[in-house]
Amino acid sequence: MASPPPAPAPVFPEAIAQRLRSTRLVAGFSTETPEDAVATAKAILAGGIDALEVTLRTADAVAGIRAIAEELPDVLLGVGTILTPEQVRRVKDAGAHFGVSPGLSMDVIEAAAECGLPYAPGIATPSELTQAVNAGSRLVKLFPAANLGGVPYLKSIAAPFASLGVEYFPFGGVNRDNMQDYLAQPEVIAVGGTWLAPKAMIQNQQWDQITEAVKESVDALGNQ
Ligand SMILES: O=C(O)C(=O)C[C@H](O)[C@H](O)COP(=O)(O)O
Repeated sequence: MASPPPAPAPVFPEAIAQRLRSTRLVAGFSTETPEDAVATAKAILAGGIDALEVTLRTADAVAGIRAIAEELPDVLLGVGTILTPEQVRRVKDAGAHFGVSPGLSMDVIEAAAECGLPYAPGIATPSELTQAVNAGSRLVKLFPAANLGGVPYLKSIAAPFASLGVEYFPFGGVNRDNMQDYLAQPEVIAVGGTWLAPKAMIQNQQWDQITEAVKESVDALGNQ
């Protein structure tokens, strides 16, 4: 019997990696309605960040992703909290440009490769990182970055994998005070988090405050 064809290799296109490298900050948020999703995305854009990570933590998340893709086609639309292969297909169909997960799943990596969604799995340990690189990933989400030990942990885990050219997207506990420490590491492509568009501001529809919070971090980075 013929053996099954090999699974397609994961791809994270250089054009998207390059956009992450130049924006450096990715605003993560969860949203309850498509209207709030679009308003949050607009507020973030107005503050000077054009890369998002919309989590799949809420019931209407996919509708929100679809609404952002339709209304703001130029924004770099990332999706987080991808836990299942089915979610990969749904967010790709909704217009996501890339996906990330809190953890590592070969089924999710394969689904992303099959449907052509640029994808970075989540890793927290050297063993998970080994599995990710052996599945072909060269960009991983380090999660939850701060609780794992922050920059010292990132340096320790990255050292043995340096020759493979692995890049990292730290998320979880990153904030305005520590973002520059992560971004100073050459293997960090960008950082992300919810400090840029805090949940309470979204719930209270404080769009101007979100724009201000984003501006503060963008300015702090510019003044480095
Ligand atoms: O659901 C996922 O896939 C996530 O990992 C979500 C976000 O990346 C973290 O919630 C960000 O963490 P904070 O910036 O500390 O709030």
